[in-house]
Amino acid sequence: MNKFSFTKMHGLGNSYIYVNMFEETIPESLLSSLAVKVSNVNTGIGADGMILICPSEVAPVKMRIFNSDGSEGKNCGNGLRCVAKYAYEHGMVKDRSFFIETLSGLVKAEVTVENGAVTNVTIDMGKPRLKRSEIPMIGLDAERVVAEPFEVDGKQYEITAVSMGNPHVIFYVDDITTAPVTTLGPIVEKDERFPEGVNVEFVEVVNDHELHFRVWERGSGVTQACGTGACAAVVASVLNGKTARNKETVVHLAGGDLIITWTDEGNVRMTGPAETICTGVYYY
Ligand SMILES: N[C@@H](CCC[C@H](N)C(=O)O)C(=O)O
Repeated sequence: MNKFSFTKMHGLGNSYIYVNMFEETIPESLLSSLAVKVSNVNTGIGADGMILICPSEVAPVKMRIFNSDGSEGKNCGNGLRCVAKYAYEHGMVKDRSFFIETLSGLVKAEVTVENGAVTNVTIDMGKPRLKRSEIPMIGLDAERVVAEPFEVDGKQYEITAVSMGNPHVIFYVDDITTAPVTTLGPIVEKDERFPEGVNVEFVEVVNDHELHFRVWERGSGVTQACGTGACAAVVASVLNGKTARNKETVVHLAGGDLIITWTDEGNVRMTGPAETICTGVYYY
């Protein structure tokens, strides 16, 4: 029987099984099916997916993220904060500020340390990608997808689409408690206008620096939080004139709050917690 050691961590309830690939060897061909297996709450460990902490040629560590359906994502905001915590606490980095490689590029992490443990992490997520082709989305000629009419099953909606290295679509709602997360979410996730699928976010604007947020994640369904999604929601809200640019915005997710700023320089900064749940050995 094969096995690997793991650490289960979460950022605002968005939990993943983290595997240190500096120490473990898992064949590439098994990664997708293992992500499905470990994520299963009945027959596995239970999580929103699996994250690999890998060697990198351009940074101290590289993150790879697999959703609970086995698909590989290119970025994960909550995962980045947990990877930063793991890397710092395991002595993989010495400085409190360091780069992490993702499949969508390099990001910079800054950890806050209390009594030797990382409590909070700020990630400079880089610049949002706003061109339709960068989302990617098929549709109108307009270069950006901002407040664009979008029909689903004969019903008219308005969407804004943002890539944070992975695709997001934002729907504004009047009341977050009745947002159609589990009904509209899975339909839009697989809508053919998004050739790579899409993470679907519902946002209620509280004021110019505060949002309520719920998500249907591509490849994982409802999760307690989505870091890249919260960043996309803040960018979308600035583009729609609902929140202010270069101002800290509090995003209230099901699992807690993130503080996000789309700076005048163009980068998106996200601050929030990262926590370790347990460690163990998984047999397969
Ligand atoms: N939970 C994540 C995003 C994970 C990947 C996403 N489901 C995708 O397929 O793009 C986050 O915190 O950003």
